[in-house]
Amino acid sequence: AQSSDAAAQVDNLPEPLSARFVDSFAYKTVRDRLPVILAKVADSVCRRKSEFNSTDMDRVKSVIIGGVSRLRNELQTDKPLLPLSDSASDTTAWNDYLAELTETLGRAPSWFKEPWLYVECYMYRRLLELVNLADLTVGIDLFAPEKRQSLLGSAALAAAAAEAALAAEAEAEAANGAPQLRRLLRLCLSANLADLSLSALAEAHQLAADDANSSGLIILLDHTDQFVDCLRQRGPAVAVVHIVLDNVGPELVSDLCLAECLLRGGHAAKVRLHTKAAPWFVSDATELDLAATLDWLASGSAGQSSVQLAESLPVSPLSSGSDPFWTTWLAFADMETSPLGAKLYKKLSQADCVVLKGDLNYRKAVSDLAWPPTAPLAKAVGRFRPAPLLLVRTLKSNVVAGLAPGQAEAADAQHSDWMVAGKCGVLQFLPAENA
Ligand SMILES: O=P(O)(O)OC[C@@]1(O)O[C@H](CO)[C@@H](O)[C@@H]1O
Ligand SMILES: [Mn+2]
Repeated sequence: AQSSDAAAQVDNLPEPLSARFVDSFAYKTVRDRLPVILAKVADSVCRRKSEFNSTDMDRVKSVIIGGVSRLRNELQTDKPLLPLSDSASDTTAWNDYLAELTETLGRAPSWFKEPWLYVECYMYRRLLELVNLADLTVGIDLFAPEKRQSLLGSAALAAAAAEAALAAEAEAEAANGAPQLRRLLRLCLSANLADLSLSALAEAHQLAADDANSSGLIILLDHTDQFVDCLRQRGPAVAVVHIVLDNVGPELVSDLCLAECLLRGGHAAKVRLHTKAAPWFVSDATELDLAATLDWLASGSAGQSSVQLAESLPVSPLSSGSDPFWTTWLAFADMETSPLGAKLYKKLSQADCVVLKGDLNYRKAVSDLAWPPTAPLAKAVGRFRPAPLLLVRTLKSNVVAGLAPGQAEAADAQHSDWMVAGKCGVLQFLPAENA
């Protein structure tokens, strides 16, 4: 698999974002945010004693808590990245890539010098390594308590979003511009602010229980009409939409409401959801989280509309599974040609539109390179064109493409941290390559 870094050198592309740029958000993340996340993980797992028997608890302490603290130390002192020592199905792929990178660089890869995307993914994979090595008698998601809390805080949003979804009945055929779909897309966008890896910094983002307008989010690009048209052109109730999920809590709740709105509104015949194969970037949704969220909605904790919503959204036809590609370090431009991604690329190619949720998916879609903000999105996504794309993302890293001239400057004048603080968002559509 060719790294984005290597691709950049060959094709004369922009540089990958990296902590080696010391005034960048990548640097701040590697220096400050990632160690905080690791400290919180250790602290949180310490408090979960009641979940484990005494043998498991001993292993939690020695393998997981001890390992997290060593990992944090490695990161903070910029020790070389180490090969993985577990024996999971993806261990060899990660280790082969590390070896390849070491050879290309002619030195040990470093937390502070290599592409941020790779380093950050590697850190989350190292946490999974600890869980694998601990080999507990029960499964453990290191971020479960935070995820649960985030779900429990979603009731107000769930009630409003479920109502909007249920009100979408046959709106695709009406000439009213699909108001519920429009509203739900905005909800899904503003709910992306609630990602737990950002709030680990305690730069609390107040999640609006209502919509993007009331959260004060600046929507830089709103291609809702193009998305609606793309589904409409496919013909009423034939379109298949794939949603590549991001975070649990308000975001997953609103994504489920979006799925229901697409189906009930007649915008799509099928919706398929993609989850992560393992806990990732703190708040990313796994298959277990998806089931737990539907259970919680069905329990009535978020009101009657949510119960109705959960009843009409059974998990099995809805879920497209958790392809292991999503939890690799690879950018989406490498999906089709990598042995790790070719199968997933084929699956996505069957969609009439692929909705990519969140900041990490956006970074991977544009290879996490420092594109000028006016670079055409088609150029930035490169070889990732399985189907028309809709990118739904609040900006939480220094990368964006497809803005009109002057837009970046105007946003910068308004908020100097516009690219990283979740103050701006995009609903960005890219038609099929041959359209
Ligand atoms: O993909 P998500 O959940 O919207 O965001 C993930 C995220 O918190 O992780 C990275 C930094 O750690 C950033 O790209 C982004 O802010
Ligand atoms: Mn996420």
